[in-house]
Amino acid sequence: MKLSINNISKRYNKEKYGLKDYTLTIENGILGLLGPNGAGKSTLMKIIATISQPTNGTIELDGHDIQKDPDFIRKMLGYLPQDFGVYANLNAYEFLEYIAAMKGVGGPGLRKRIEALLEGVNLIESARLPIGAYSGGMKQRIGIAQALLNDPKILIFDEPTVGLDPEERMRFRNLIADLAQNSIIILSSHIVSDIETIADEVAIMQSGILIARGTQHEVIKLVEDKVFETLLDNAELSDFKAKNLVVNTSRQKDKVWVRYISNDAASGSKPTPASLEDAYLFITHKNN
Ligand SMILES: Nc1ncnc2c1ncn2[C@@H]1O[C@H](COP(=O)(O)OP(=O)(O)OP(=O)(O)O)[C@@H](O)[C@H]1O
Repeated sequence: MKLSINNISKRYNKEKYGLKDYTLTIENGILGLLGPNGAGKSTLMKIIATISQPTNGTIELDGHDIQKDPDFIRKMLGYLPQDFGVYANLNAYEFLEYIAAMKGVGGPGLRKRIEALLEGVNLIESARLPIGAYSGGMKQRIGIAQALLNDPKILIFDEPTVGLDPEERMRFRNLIADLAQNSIIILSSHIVSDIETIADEVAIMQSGILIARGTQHEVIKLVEDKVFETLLDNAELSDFKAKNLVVNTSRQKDKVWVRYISNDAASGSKPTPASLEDAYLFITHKNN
């Protein structure tokens, strides 16, 4: 499958753009949308999910214009919105049966499918509790389950890992990894570590604009040979920060260890392998 986003803009009001002339082609696999708060990730996801209209541009799924024919994508869509609301009085079975009815999913296999999904998101033991009694992470997981209910070929998860502990994050990764062979999976986050263990490719956006895109390896390459570590006196730190892009520090008695990105290493520094987080900070800083 191929989803082509062609020169999409979303203008919310006179001076506020959610997206500006955004172009991206997405094929099967897991794409991580990374960007700071307000970058336009939710705006893009809502437009792909056809619950918001762009001001300009088109989106095509395998050549079908999804604004002209929204049902074409809706039929194969699973969507977890950022502000996912649940029905507090329903238990997990009742909630998923309700969503299934809304999506037109039914048949004798439905109960089995719901149980398999509840196993998949590790909620089977709490499935008879009202969702109102769930923790934030459990609500997020029931949200993930409802997005998967109709066996979607396009999956859009807006900040799916919010509230998930490392074990649940791994479970989420495993749950979607198999689907990624035959589906387009798009997930967003502003936290690099949430994406880096999950996504095959990343698209970094800022202020409504796509600023980098590629496999994690390709994006990391943008800062290869630019990441260094050094040990400074505490008193030197603020001056050093003013001149360099410092990505991490840690106090060590009277010294401070500093990880930074620069074209030229300060004396006494040693080069260190770059990470996706380094690349993200470098790219978003450069475009600020
Ligand atoms: N309904 C709206 N009316 C006006 N401006 C909006 C509206 N929705 C979003 N925006 C603005 O559009 C920009 C992009 O917002 P969006 O929610 O898409 O970003 P995001 O990357 O998802 O951010 P976050 O990580 O905080 O969820 C922001 O500046 C936001 O304030």
